[in-house]
Amino acid sequence: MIRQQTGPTALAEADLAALGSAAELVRTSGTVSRMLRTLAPALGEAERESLAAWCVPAHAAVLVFPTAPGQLAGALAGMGLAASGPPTPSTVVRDRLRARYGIRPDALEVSIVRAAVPTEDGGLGEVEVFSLPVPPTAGPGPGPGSPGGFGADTGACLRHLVRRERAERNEAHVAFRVAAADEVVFAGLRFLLVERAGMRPDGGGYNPHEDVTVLYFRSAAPAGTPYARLELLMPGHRTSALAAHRLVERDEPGRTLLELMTGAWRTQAIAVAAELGVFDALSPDAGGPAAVADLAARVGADPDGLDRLLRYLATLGLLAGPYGPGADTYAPTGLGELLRADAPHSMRPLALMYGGPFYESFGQLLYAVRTGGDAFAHHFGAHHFPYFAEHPPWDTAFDQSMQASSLMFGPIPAVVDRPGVDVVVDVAGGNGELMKQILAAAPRLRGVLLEREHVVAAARGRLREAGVADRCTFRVGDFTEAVPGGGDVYVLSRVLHDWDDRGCADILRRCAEAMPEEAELLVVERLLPPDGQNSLAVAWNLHMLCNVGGRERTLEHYRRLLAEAGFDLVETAPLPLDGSLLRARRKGAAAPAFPVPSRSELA
Ligand SMILES: C[S@@+](CC[C@H](N)C(=O)[O-])C[C@H]1O[C@@H](n2cnc3c(N)ncnc32)[C@H](O)[C@@H]1O
Repeated sequence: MIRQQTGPTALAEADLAALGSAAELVRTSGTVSRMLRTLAPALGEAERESLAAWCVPAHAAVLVFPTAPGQLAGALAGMGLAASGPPTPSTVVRDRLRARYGIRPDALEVSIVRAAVPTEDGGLGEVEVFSLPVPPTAGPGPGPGSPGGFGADTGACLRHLVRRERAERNEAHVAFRVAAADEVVFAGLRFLLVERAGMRPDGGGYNPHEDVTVLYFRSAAPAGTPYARLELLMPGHRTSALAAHRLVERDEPGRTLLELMTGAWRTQAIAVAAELGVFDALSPDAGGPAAVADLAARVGADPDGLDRLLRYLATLGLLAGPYGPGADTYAPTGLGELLRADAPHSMRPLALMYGGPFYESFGQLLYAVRTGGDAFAHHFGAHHFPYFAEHPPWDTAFDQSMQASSLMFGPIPAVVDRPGVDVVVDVAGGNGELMKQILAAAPRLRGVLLEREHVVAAARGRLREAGVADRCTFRVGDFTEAVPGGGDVYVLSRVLHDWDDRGCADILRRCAEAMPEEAELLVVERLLPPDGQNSLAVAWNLHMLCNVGGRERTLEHYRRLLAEAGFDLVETAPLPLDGSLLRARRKGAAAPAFPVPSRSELA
């Protein structure tokens, strides 16, 4: 255990504690993976392990403020440690302090002392101590918010610096030494720390004395977190890693935050362009790329207002331009064309939903987060299914909007078109898109589609247009009351996420009651990753809370719900757009009624 020295000639207690905890961290934390658990909690287990595979702990560092010579050596000795050499100047920390507090560099004589620390596992770690001597305090300095600029009393500025640095621990860091001299490894490590752990590049440099390139990162943790900085020490002079690191650094956090905070503007700009039919008006049939005035006439908009909207959409990648003789011509990009009403899998109805009723209800997100309640119902006075049913234009837009993400269904027809399958029952089959795709791909199959009355009408129309309606029975009904029997495959596509666990249990129980012993249940959903991995499911989980009263779930959560309703989850396979196909059959059913295709057949 580390013994600390105290007394009037000793380091201040706060500095002793910081030094002691750095030595303790080095002594006990051992592996990079273990250290990352606290330093970068956003990283998943596998990501921590892959970082740890390339790095070893190098040191933990703190900044202390001795008021008399010998205090630091005394503090180290009190902990059973000794400096491994004479102090050397630290220009990096000095320059950072100067930039942070505007104090003259000659008043910031920061030096570095290193001391070896025996580790629990029999190895040897190191603490790195930055030391900034300050004169003994003579009364209270300025408060924590006051600037310590040039011209101000340097003593007062230093006291301010000490107070803030002790509270914020800006210079405390943990360093990892990269155990490979490989640019691909450096790029991968930087990617994990910046993109996955959410750390911010914070400078770097080459130290010719040690022939080491150092990249600095700051964690997203609040000020005062014990080790908010991380350093990667790479062997040699790594000019391309440094350049890439500095490039990302120029991405100012304030700017990033502004772009994030104004996300609602994007939603509205896209919805307004969709509403005006901007992308349709730029299609070849409508005259193709156009100058602003011409386009304003085509869509019935104010030229100046439209000009501003188009410029913004161009920065979002939805339009190419402005170009041409008047530098005011725009053309749709591939992304923008997805918003044309006649585009295959058009996302226009979805843009109208997200910029319309769901935009209004997202304004009540605070209510949803505070109470766990459905903000849509709170705002509109009814759950969205009955509300839309009473507001037909929105009901149609909702049904059409489900079509936008029907790319997810691509691999499913091949799964159900198997020997032993004759009848597919799509429970809450929506606008019939999935049933259409299944019946169109397999002329020998028949379908049953269960839906609410007005949705059935839309589905019938869609299947009729595709020439497959004669092989489908349309059933108006409520899946909480009964589900049609006699199917070989039952589908619940994007249904369970609309409901809480109790609602899901009711739906699954009705399916179980209706399904013949050997029938298979297919569930299509987005799975919430069990760790910090990104997926569309993460954002839609919030959408489900706010607008539907349901939730996205992890695979284990679905496995449990299925088990409680008497099903075994037998396989999962990925679908496009972060979707997953879950195949389940009754508990104890001897064998699948028909062959189960392999994952590669589904991918
Ligand atoms: C999110 S949509 C999914 C539609 C379709 N399965 C798909 O993946 O595109 C959910 C569907 O559940 C239907 N629904 C809601 N409550 C229902 C009920 N009680 N009985 C039958 N269908 C219902 C809605 O009409 C809606 O079409």
